Amino acid sequence: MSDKVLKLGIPAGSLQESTAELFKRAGYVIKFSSRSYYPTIDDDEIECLLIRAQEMARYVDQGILDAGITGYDWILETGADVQEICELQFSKVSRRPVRWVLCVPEDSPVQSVKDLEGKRIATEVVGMTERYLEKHGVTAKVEFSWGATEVKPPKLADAIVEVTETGSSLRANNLRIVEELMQSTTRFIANKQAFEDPWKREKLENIAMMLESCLAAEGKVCLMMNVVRTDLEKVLNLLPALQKPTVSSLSDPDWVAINTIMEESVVRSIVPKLKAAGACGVVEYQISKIID
Ligand SMILES: Nc1ncnc2c1ncn2[C@@H]1O[C@H](COP(=O)(O)OP(=O)(O)OP(=O)(O)O)[C@@H](O)[C@H]1O
Ligand SMILES: O=P(O)(O)OC[C@H]1O[C@H](OP(=O)(O)OP(=O)(O)O)[C@H](O)[C@@H]1O
Ligand SMILES: [Mg+2]
Repeated sequence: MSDKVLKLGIPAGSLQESTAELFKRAGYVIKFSSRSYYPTIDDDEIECLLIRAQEMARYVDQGILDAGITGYDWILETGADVQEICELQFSKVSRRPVRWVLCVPEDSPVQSVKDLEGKRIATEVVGMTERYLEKHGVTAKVEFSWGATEVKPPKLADAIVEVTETGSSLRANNLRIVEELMQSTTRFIANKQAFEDPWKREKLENIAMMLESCLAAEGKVCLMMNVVRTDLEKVLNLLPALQKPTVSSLSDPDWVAINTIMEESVVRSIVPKLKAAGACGVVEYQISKIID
């Protein structure tokens, strides 16, 4: 076995499954077994450790892990001094950032943070909440919550600061958003010293490139078509701007092939126009990675 090993933190909890799924598409198979905090990965040079997202940045900062995946929210909240390798735009179920929001019961009279003077606020992010109150000149009691925070108002708290993605937990608990404190996305982070090690840095940058390339390809497809040279300009003008289509010659010198990438959502409106402009043999195919 190689003495070169990268210690990688995989986030337990909300990001666990989506992280493993993204790694799988990037070419790394991570397997979890119940009760074990050491997931396996099909790369002898990587050692995985399952760690709570809240603690990831701290362990990366301390060098117990060389790198890890966690939310920007917890990097800020823990004040950890880590190197961000890249942003990875994925959450538990969607590709949207999560939002940390101040919420009250639907029927609460509270309309803004200013109405919380002297009130009790329950949250997992005490630091972020206290800084927000201070910024708005409000003095309130911020109580740390271990989770299941949505059930606390109105009996155990007047308001909460909680993370939301789809909003279903807030709706299920009859909570109304008053204000948004911040948005957060997932980040790939490294220990600063580990990032200075050439072998680790190259390994980390390669993993980051593969992960990013999978996210970049989402929602996009490749379109291939043939066209007579005289119609080429007309067809190219219909293709989305910012793309640089590949134009290659065919065995028949009067014809060329065009290959281009576009958002899957625009295909249905573009294809009929391409056809009318002379494109034929149009083929759409799925792509799994885009490396710029
Ligand atoms: N739908 C989501 N709900 C909660 N957190 C999410 C979601 N999507 C992404 N995240 C991110 O995941 C991290 C939350 O992970 P955390 O360690 O708090 O675990 P958890 O999923 O809440 O686990 P637990 O079930 O133990 O509370 C945060 O960085 C957060 O921004
Ligand atoms: O807006 P939504 O899509 O509903 O997602 C947000 C919910 O998911 C998380 O709960 P988690 O499962 O971590 O439970 P917890 O409250 O015990 O942390 C988070 O704390 C919210 O409750
Ligand atoms: Mg949670």
